[in-house]
Amino acid sequence: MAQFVPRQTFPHYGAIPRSYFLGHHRAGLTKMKNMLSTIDYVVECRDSRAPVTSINPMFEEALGNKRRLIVYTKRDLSGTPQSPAQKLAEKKIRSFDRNSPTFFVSSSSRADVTQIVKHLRNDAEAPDKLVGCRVMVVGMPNVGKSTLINHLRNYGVGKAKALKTGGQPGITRKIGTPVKIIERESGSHVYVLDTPGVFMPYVPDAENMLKLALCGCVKDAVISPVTLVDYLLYKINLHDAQAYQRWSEPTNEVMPLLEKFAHYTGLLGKGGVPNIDGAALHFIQKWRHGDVGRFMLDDLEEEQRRRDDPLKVEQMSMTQALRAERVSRKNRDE
Ligand SMILES: Nc1nc2c(ncn2[C@@H]2O[C@H](COP(=O)(O)OP(=O)(O)OP(=O)(O)O)[C@@H](O)[C@H]2O)c(=O)[nH]1
Repeated sequence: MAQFVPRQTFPHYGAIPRSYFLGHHRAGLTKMKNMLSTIDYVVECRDSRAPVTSINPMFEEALGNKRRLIVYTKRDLSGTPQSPAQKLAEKKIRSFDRNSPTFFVSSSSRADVTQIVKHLRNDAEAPDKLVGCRVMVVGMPNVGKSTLINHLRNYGVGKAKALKTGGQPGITRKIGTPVKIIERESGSHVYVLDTPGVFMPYVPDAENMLKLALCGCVKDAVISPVTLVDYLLYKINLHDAQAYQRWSEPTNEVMPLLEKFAHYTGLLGKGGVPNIDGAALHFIQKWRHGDVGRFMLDDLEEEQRRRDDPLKVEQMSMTQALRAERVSRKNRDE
């Protein structure tokens, strides 16, 4: 049998929407900026599966130079936990931002979360503040902010879950009330505030939009699930084309894969016709649960090359991004 050759490029970036900047994202960001003077520390969450793409430049601009730490969430889904490859990738990611303490966290790992509690206990000071130290947790939608806060609270002060979490973006719509995660003898306890996930006004690169949608930062209805699985298949094949062998031999064709997957999983409509959209959504869920390979969507070497090229590192400012979003909305409406 001929050897399987995965696609080296993805051909279908054409009509992918590039924005998902909702009213509560804009309002949330404005509120965060206005509250900044009452905040001592910022925890910025990013997704380990898209460690570069899930950086929201809006936070850089909005939150200025507040003392900050970076948490890469969903570590369990970005590679084989504790494998040499994952350790190497994490080292590389750390090297991208040497100014902020950086943590990689799987919510199910007590050791991962406890490291952050320890760090905050020592680092998050609030000298002379009667209200204690206030830490604001920010990040893209669905990146795992509320889950992290629940675990910080559980491991920090032994209390049960305080915040609602869920598999779709937008569960948290407003800045929450402070949740105590660390008690200090001085009385200056550490409190964290949950914030609504904020997407960026405009994503210049369509591939990045696909990555963010796969990670769940965008509601599943925004981009066709078949396009998402097609892109995911392209990525899976580059990583390990055996990852879906339960349902199909290696393939670059999304439709036959989804048809087989629909038959195996019983996602059939009238007359036994495969429910392709349903199968696509289910396939994406399987990947989000780590059942079709665990790997990063971002290419860290490519990011290193980009960072080494001063012409490419320029980021869109908030104003430029908002303008691009308006133009793209106008073009869509016409
Ligand atoms: N596998 C895995 N899943 C996680 C992890 N952290 C969070 N999740 C899941 O990710 C989903 C989103 O988590 P949330 O904590 O609700 O995310 P959020 O950032 O608060 O979302 P918004 O309300 O949109 O701001 C949930 O289904 C969590 O169970 C993790 O470390 N590993």
